[in-house]
Amino acid sequence: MKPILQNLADMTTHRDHVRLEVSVLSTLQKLSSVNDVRALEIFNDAGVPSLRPRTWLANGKFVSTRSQASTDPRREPLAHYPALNDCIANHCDSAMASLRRGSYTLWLPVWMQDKVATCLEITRSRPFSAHSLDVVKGIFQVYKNYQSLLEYSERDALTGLLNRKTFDEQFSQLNAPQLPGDSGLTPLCSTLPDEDESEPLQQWLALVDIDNFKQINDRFGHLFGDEVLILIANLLRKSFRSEDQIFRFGGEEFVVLLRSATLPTARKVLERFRGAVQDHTFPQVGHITVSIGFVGADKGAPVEVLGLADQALYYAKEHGRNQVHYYDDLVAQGLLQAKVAHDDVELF
Ligand SMILES: Nc1nc2c(ncn2[C@@H]2O[C@H](COP(=O)(O)OP(=O)(O)OP(=O)(O)O)[C@@H](O)[C@H]2O)c(=O)[nH]1
Repeated sequence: MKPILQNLADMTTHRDHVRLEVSVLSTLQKLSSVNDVRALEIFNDAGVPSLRPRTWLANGKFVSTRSQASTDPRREPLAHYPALNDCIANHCDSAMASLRRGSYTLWLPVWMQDKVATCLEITRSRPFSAHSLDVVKGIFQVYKNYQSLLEYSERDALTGLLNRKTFDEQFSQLNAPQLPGDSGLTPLCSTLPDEDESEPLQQWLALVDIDNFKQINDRFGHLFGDEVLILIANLLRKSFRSEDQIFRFGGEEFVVLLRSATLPTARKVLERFRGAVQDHTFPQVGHITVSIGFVGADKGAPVEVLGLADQALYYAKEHGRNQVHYYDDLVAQGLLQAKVAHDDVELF
């Protein structure tokens, strides 16, 4: 039992979801009769509930992929696994099935409120006894508790969006080399269905700032100001895809990282969000607007990319607000200088 306790202790040293996942899988894999362990990602593939392996064992080592679920060639409809499919449909804690002779599989979905995005899969050569189930579920509980603590520390308490600390950590990893063992799967299709195939896909960083927010606080009070922030966060969540990431930067500023989008798509979705805010009626407060500046996320170090997006945002603020501006357009039109000393850029 000692190695398992040691593994449990190791599990809680990780501050990163992928490493935590590898750690729980390697703990489970050490249990007797366990042949295979995987972490599955559960997602919607164009309306079809689907799964794909996210972390798995290959030649004695764990492999993890960061590629997008919707382009992963390993993805499968959830319906291929009827026991797991029923379990998720009925919000159950676990499911079991024998998929082959002499092979017994247990699935443990990780529920976060009423949603499941991850599921652990453990396959044994013998049926799961009551004792082995107790041990597996005990380890799983420690993992889940730790996972929710980690999740909590990554979020802003008011809006539930990812916080600034998480942005700093994740954005610096964006162009960093992949984790050891990361297979970096090549996407099956490199464009989304509605995208122009001649345009390259890339990541975009958008800075979103509520216009004249101080006036809202001053006129209606901080509680209404807070309510506006929560409603804007909800509109942000509704407006972008699940693989995009949305952060509250503090105050009335938000960052959206758009994953794998063409420039026309980035313009379209940001403009659509700006319009959604303009059309929304906020209780008591009425109508408000947002200004947005965006830029390619590969334009340099995080502080530089933020600085460029901030210049485009500042331009929108100075020229009437309620606008979306792309940094490169402003430079091409001679409306912004391409090179500004970084010390001169006012960053939040
Ligand atoms: N209610 C509420 N207000 C906040 C919070 N964080 C920051 N603020 C307020 O947000 C306001 C930001 O005001 P400014 O930076 O002057 O910007 P603005 O009024 O939006 O003006 P522009 O950005 O130029 O359109 C300040 O009054 C802050 O007190 C918060 O968590 N809740």
